[in-house]
Amino acid sequence: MKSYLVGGAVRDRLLGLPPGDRDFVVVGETPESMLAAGFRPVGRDFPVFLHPDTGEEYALARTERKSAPGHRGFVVHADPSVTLDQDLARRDFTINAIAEDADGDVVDPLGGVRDIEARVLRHVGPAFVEDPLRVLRAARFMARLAPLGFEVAPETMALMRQMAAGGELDTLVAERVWQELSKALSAAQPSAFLRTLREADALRAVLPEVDALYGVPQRAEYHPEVDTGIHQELVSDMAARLAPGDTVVGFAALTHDLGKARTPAHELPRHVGHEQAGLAPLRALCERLKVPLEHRDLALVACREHLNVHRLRELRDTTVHDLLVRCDAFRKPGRIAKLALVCEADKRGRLGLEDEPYPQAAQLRRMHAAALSIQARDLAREGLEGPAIGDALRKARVAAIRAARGATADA
Ligand SMILES: Nc1ccn([C@@H]2O[C@H](COP(=O)(O)OP(=O)(O)OP(=O)(O)O)[C@@H](O)[C@H]2O)c(=O)n1
Ligand SMILES: [Mg+2]
Repeated sequence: MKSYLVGGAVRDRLLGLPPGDRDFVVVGETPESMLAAGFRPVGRDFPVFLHPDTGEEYALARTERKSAPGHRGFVVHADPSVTLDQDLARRDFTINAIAEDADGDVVDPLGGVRDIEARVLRHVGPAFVEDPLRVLRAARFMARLAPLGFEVAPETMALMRQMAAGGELDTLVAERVWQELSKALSAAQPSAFLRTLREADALRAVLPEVDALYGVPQRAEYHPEVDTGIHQELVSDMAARLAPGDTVVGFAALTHDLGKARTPAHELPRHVGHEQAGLAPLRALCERLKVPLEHRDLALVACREHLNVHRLRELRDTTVHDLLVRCDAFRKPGRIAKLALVCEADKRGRLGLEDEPYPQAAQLRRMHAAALSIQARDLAREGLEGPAIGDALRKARVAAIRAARGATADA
């Protein structure tokens, strides 16, 4: 059986990046011969099989022809006569269209190696425009590759602009948009995802709530970058630095200030009440993209509470307790460390303030740990019952928060 390693694995090895999933393409076989060789079928739309031992994906070489609008409107043609070069030519970017055989010899008919060396993300051919998902893929590859010096080829950007202008991004289903967004959030530079989509004039179609923040001014004393869109880029990149690969933190960081797009013009550049104002657009975004619950819940908490965490040192002990309750921090203890990271990313995601200390993060975690160590069952053991337990629990937790604050005052 003639098979080649293709796509991300070859690209990442040539770039010296850590290896991810390995995908293979197989030439000269049929579904029947694959099954006979012990491969298990997985493809719904495409002829894809899993290797009987390694479980890795092996796809029959194929060509595709556009049959209907949208990401899935393709007729797939796979038979033993389809060549490796034909399969590579249907792919999205030249850097993803490099194959490597079992001896490690590279097959690169589209100049992918040259583009890797030149740090260019370039589309393979005119069929690029047939799949609107590729606009989002370009943006999420940039979130990973921009730190290595990559740029989108001008002719590729021109096609992306054309696809966005034609309204084709509106046909993308929620799951695919979320999938690409979450890959961008787990990359080193999520801001490159936003910038690439904006340059293609495509951010409006997929993330209108996020797009709306560009051009909205903030007070320069707190936000030297002024533009709220730039702030959300800086915060997203800071979150990727503080919590690498954590898309729950990354999504909350990206969306914590959505309310600033709703500030009435005459109040600018102040944003009184933007925390509450952000909840509705955030909910709308989460519903539309079917954002997972864990991501949504942390994002809502961060949107609502980020100013309270910044002011932590000025809050009364009872107020800190109530903040923890609102965050559901006693039933979902993992949430507080993530909230602290989002708030730190917000504070340090400002032009020139990247290295400012943020003692609130450690303080919030300490207060939470102290309050969490007091449990209802300990009080029940002391003979308390019914509502008395609730009162005593709150008092004991507030006292624990006070002690945690005292122990670390201005540390
Ligand atoms: N819309 C798409 C999806 C995938 N591909 C091709 O299929 C390969 C594998 O797709 P995928 O695993 O989604 O991307 P990778 O490039 O492998 O990136 P990652 O490292 O994120 O998996 C890509 O490299 C590309 O050659 C494509 O051309 N067009
Ligand atoms: Mg892959």
